Amino acid sequence: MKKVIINPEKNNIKGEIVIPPSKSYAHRAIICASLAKGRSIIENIDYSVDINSTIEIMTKMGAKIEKNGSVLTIDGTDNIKITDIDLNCNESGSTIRFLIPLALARYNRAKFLGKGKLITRPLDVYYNIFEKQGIKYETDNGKLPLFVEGELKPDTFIIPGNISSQFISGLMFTLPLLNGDSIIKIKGNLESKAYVDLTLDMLNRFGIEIENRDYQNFYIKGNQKYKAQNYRVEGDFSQAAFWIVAGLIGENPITLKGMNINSLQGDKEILNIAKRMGGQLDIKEEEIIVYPSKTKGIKIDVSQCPDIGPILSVLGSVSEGETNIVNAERLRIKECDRITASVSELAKLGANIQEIEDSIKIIGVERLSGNKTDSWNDHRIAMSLAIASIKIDGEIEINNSECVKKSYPSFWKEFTKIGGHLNECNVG
Ligand SMILES: O=C(O)C1=C[C@@H](OP(=O)(O)O)[C@@H](O)[C@H](O)C1
Ligand SMILES: C=C(OP(=O)(O)O)C(=O)O
Repeated sequence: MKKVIINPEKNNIKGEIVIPPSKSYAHRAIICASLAKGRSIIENIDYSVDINSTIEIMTKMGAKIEKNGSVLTIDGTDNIKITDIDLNCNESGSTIRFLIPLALARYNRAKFLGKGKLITRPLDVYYNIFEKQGIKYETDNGKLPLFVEGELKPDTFIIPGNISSQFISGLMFTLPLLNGDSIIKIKGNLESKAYVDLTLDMLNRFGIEIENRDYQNFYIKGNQKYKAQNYRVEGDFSQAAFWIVAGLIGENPITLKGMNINSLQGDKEILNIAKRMGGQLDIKEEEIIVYPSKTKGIKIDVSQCPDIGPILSVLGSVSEGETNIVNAERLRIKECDRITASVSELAKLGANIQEIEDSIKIIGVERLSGNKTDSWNDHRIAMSLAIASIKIDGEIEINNSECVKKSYPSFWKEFTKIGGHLNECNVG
């Protein structure tokens, strides 16, 4: 088991940080480029385990992908053919949910493998489609691996809006390739809506048209073709959120580089939340400067920005008064149950925090205290605890801390570079 021990007394966190590329945009760009006949150059790729999983599977589906530093040269295919049926998604929900429909864009057999929590993360939305369309599938009692055989047909797909937007994105990549028109109808309210925007944005860049009627009905013509495109991935607001909170609760300003302030990413909401809590930020075209601030508790709805839930729990824990993080239900079906994990680990550090149904209620305290904690094998919990160290008296141990490689492999290196003090680190 790999762990880090942070000695906050020796932390001196300040200065500049270049934010890594958006994982969500990178998945989408790699998929679209892989489906476009011809060559696309995708710049600014960070090889996290999630992104490597998508690259490997797109290669097995027939794309030629060459890595050159952070640049990918992708020679795509308009004729998906699975060359090796074992498709390992590791722990990436995006990868599995984006690529299951794609594997069935023409008659195919595939076996989707996964690890950790991904084995049990919900896929029923797809199983319902398979049953309706007579696509053969087999699971291990509802768990991965998932074996599928068949071909997806154009249809009207009725998809719940509150489980995962990744099913909607997955269908959006595939339906334009089918031999006929389709409709996606959303049942109930669409959560994580901005992720659908990211999908529509990337599809549009690669020449695919989808008509969006109020996020309730999406009309998708069949027989469309992806067109090769060059693209540079912008900075990741979900990762930026960690450094924004570090700047707010720390003693020195932090400057974030590499962000697009006009981004469609839903986690850009961190900027509004920080300001609503009294945070001082200087938001410029090419950088965001975050100043140490006396923040105050507020009510935060995370239904549209679930990935920043854990780091907002840290911010709430050391903000004055009461913070309520509400509509957090989908946080339970990520890499771990992020409601229970955030509450349990922050409580170990002396936070006044509790789980109330699908919300987190926090009464802020001035400072936290050191203890042994665990990441629950969840990158966002590990990184949140690292940032919490800024307000901790005594040492904090974070077990299972290598899990950051799922989305941010250089996190511990960056943490040290910006002034975090690791007493012990066997993460590499
Ligand atoms: O489409 C995407 O890139 C993502 C969608 C979100 O999932 P849900 O739609 O399941 O909330 C988010 O939590 C995940 O990290 C990335
Ligand atoms: C939940 C996440 O990703 P995914 O759903 O792709 O596994 C995440 O990165 O926090």
